[in-house]
Parts: sequence; C-alpha cells; structure tokens
Amino acid sequence: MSQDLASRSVERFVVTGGTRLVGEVAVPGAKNSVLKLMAASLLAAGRTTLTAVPDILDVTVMSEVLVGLGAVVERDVGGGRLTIDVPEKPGFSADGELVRRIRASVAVLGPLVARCGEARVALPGGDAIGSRALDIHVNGLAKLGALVDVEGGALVARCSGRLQGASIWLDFPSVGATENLLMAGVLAKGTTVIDNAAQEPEIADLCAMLTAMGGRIDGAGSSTLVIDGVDALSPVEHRTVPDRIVAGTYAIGALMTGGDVMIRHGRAGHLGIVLEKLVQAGAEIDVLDDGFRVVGRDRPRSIDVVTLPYPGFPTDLLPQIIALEAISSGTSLITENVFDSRFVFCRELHKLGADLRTDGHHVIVRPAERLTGARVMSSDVRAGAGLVLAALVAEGETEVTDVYHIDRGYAGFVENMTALGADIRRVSDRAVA
Ligand SMILES: CC(=O)N[C@H]1[C@@H](OP(=O)(O)OP(=O)(O)OC[C@H]2O[C@@H](n3ccc(=O)[nH]c3=O)[C@H](O)[C@@H]2O)O[C@H](CO)[C@@H](O)[C@@H]1O
Ligand SMILES: C=C(OP(=O)(O)O)C(=O)O
Repeated sequence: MSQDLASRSVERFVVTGGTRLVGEVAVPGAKNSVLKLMAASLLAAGRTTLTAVPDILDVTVMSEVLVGLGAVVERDVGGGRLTIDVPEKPGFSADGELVRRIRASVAVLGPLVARCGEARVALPGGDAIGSRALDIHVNGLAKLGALVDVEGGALVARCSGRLQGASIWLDFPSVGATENLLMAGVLAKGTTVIDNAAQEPEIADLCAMLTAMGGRIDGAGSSTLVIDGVDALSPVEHRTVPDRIVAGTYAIGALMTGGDVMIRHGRAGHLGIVLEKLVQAGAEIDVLDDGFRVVGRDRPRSIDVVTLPYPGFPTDLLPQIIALEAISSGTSLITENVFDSRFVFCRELHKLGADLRTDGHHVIVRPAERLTGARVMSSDVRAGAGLVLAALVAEGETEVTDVYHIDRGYAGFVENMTALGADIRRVSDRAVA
C-alpha cells in the first residue's frame, strides 16, 4: 500500500492539446462523501456496506486507517463496493503516517469519542490549500462534554461517560466540523442542535446514512441540524452520492474544448450555481433523467466567480474555472472565500501562458492569445485537474507532474479522458529509469 503510494508519486500525465471532449462519462460516488461514510461505519459494530465507492487513492488510505482501528475492510474495486466490519470495541488511536496523508481522517474523531469515550487522531494532511484550522471541531466537541487537546502532534478527545447533547453555533459552516459533530451528536445523551451548519450535499448524504443506522436527525441539508441522541446504531448498506466536483470538472472540460459530453449520474441540482455560470459562459446544458449534457460551441465568454460554502460556487472547482477563464474572451475576476492559499495553482497555469494576476483572495484573469504546452506540477487534487483541462486546449505537449494528487480524487481520470477523445497518457519515471 505505501509502496503503491510511493510509486505513484513519480508518475506524470502527458497531454497533447487540441482535441474536443465528446462522448459520455459516468460519475462515481463522491470522494468528499465516501470518506465520511467510512468514518461513520465506526459508530456501529458489524458489517457496513458502501456502494458507488470511487476507485481513488483516498479510499485506499482511509481503508488503512480503519484497519488500524481494528476493522476488517473488503473492497470490490470494479463493483464499487466496500464492506467494513467494525468490532465491538474498536481501537481509539489513529496515529500512523497514513492518517496524516488525508484530510478526511479527522472525521474518525467524532465517532470514536462518541463510541469509545476516547479518540486520538494525528493532525491530518490533505491538500496544501491553506491553514485549515480545526478549532471549530474542537470547540464543538468540547460543548458536547469532551476534553480535547493536542498531544504529540495528535488531537486527543476524551470524555468520562457519554457525550451530552448541547447547542452549538459554528463560527463558519465548516464541512468537516459539521460532520464530526453530527457523528458525535447521534450517540450523545439528549438533543444536539448545530446552527450555521454546512449544507453541502455530502452532509445530507451522511445524514441519510446515519438516519438509516437508527440516528434521529432533523434538518438534513439545512443550516440547522437537530439531533436526538440514541443509545446505539446498527450497520447498514448505503449508496454514496455522485461526485458533484468530478461532474463539474468534466462539464468545464466540455465547454473549454468546444465539446459535447453526457455526464451520466451527474446531479444538476447539486451544481446549481456552477451550471448557471457555465451557461453564462456559453455552454448549452440539457438536464436529463440520469445526468446532464454539456455542449460548448464558441470561445467561452468571461464570467466572474465568487466561491462560497454550498449552495455557493464550490472552492473545489476554483482551479478548473480559472483554467476556463484563461481561454475566455474577456477579463474576469475570481474571488476565493474559503481557503487562503488555493492560488498556488496560478503560478503553474502561468507557465502555460495564462495571463493572471493574484491580489489577496482575488485573481484577475485576462484572455491569453493562446496557451502552449509546458511542464507543470499539480499542487493539489483540483489544481491537477485544472492543469489537465488547460493542457487540453494548449498547443503542443504538456506534462503534468505529481499526479498522485489527481489520483486522490478522480477515478480512472486518464481512461475517462481518453474515452472522451483526449490525447493523454500516464508515464512513470520509475519505469523509464
Ligand atoms: C475531505 C473533504 O471533505 N474536504 C472538503 C471539505 O474540507 P474541510 O472540511 O477541511 O473544509 P471546511 O469547510 O472545514 O473548511 C473551510 C474553511 O473553514 C476553516 N476552518 C475549518 C474548520 C475549523 O475548525 N476551523 C476553520 O477555521 C478552514 O481553514 C477553511 O478556511 O470541505 C471543503 C469546503 O467545501 C472542501 O474544499 C474540501 O474538499
Ligand atoms: C481540498 C480537497 O480535498 P481534501 O480536503 O481532502 O484536501 C478537495 O477535494 O478539493
């Protein structure tokens, strides 16, 4: 497993620009949902089965985290099924190297402290896109009666007896904190109210699974969650919600390349503002029964975009939208309001000829005459995807390095892009050497 991670770290994608994306792509379950559903399995002893599980690196890492806690994990990669058999008494310490690799590992904190009265989780990694504090998680768990501290590079939460329901007002609608507090609240004694909760579809998905397990939650998908704690939960089978960020990435690619792509399983309802912006930029979008079709015809028109918590424009589509703006017809202003360092990507996009200037949390993108191939580095999962989109419309060959970031979140990216007509291949430097 770690060998797998090591060998992937020297892989790159080689993309020859000038092709249109045409055809159909199927969207798998969402990375940012499935990792939390996996953490939620810890709330009940027995076999939880997740379906529509994407074949991504983060699921492999999260599986290892659960194995480290005593679970037995079986994965049918092709069938998208993952079974997690959780013992009566799981371990409480997730402190290995793998835990630090992904952000979502912090999601085991709430379930473990609720179920075991103690949890130790190494301070997590994930994408280097900002300071990514955890104070809202910590303050919320403290309200529920846990003592939370940092000890030896790990977050440690303890409570004597059961967590106690409480009213919690989040300073910011943090996705991760809302999830941790939900998972702690379902097994707390009494009622927990989370106000200013995050409303992302992945949270509604988690609420659906917790409810099926026997949890009592009101307000799923809204900014106020009311949770009546129960004594115990049961394992279930649950289907992961489709990945709106993967769907949005292919949609932007279709528009940028003047293509025509059917995005199967893509939920237009989860991409409201995104599809609205793509239409403003010139895309034709048809919403169908099980997905939506995106057609791009002319040079895209420039649009301004402001990222915000859901239902605002998602920060996880920021690099992809900047790539679109780099080849649009006018000047655009993009504003990032969620993370403080997501613009690292702009330096790489500039190497392809994009004309951009960052200023605090804004980036001004002017139309480039043309983009031309170069060697660029993916600094995070979405930056990598954004660079591949730019490479599709750049003249000549682009090498995107550090593609293990892309593998964290995009299942079969090269295969899907190739099936849509892109000229892209994966090259391993180690194999060449
Ligand atoms: C694995 C996963 O699901 N990752 C997603 C999740 O990340 P994640 O859950 O880490 O994102 P959050 O919503 O918690 O963070 C958003 C902002 O709040 C700040 N903050 C957060 C928690 C806290 O305790 N204190 C604090 O200050 C962060 O530094 C950041 O500036 O939601 C983000 C926002 O939609 C997405 O970009 C990530 O892809
Ligand atoms: C930022 C992201 O992931 P993570 O929180 O896992 O780093 C992402 O999915 O775009």
